[in-house]
Amino acid sequence: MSHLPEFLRPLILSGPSGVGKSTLLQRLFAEFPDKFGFSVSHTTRAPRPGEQDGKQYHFVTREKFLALRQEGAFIESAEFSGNFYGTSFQTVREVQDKGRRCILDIEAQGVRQIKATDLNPIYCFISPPSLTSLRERLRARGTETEASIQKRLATALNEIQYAKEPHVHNFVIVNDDLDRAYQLFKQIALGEAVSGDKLPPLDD
Ligand SMILES: Nc1ncnc2c1ncn2[C@@H]1O[C@H](COP(=O)(O)OP(=O)(O)OP(=O)(O)O)[C@@H](O)[C@H]1O
Repeated sequence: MSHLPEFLRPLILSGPSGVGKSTLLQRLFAEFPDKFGFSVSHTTRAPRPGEQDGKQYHFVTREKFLALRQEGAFIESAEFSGNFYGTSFQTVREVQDKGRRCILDIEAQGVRQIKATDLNPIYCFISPPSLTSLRERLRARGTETEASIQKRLATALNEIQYAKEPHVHNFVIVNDDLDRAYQLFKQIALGEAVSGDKLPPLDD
């Protein structure tokens, strides 16, 4: 997988919950419906109403998941609230076989695991302008309880700590103004030569 044309190298998007990853991705997929593909993860959690196998997730049993993991099928995997989640090499290949660039939304632990593989992606970190703005966005989204917001903020600190280590990410995008952040994200996704933003101090 390491000799792909630059545009087909997978693009790993990471950043704290609520920073705007889904918002940026939705815009990109809407503007370029044929250029990009999102990797469909495997999970052992039960499908929610309306979810289809192979679309939002590949839904598998615990036994099947563990067997796949044993075989080395996953680029990265993790357990959250009692369920396993993983990204398989196969799903990334399926996107690439269609001539599309595969975009993966991965949390910090997964990024560490991917660094140990030969996937050879581009790493892009989406940063909030400040921790205060991240807290406000999570509240304004209205999808989380206060306890869940606190949990996400604690995890956000880990994401940010990791992003501060040298050479973890190829690009940083500060999602301050959404239109500005999207323009930069689009250029990076299209493989254009840009330098990206600087990581803010994020110590507020
Ligand atoms: N630049 C911005 N300025 C203000 N609000 C924004 C900006 N970008 C995104 N938002 C809003 O912030 C909230 C969180 O965004 P989004 O759901 O895309 O985050 P996420 O990183 O995908 O989170 P998760 O990892 O939890 O899915 C949404 O309500 C979104 O509309």
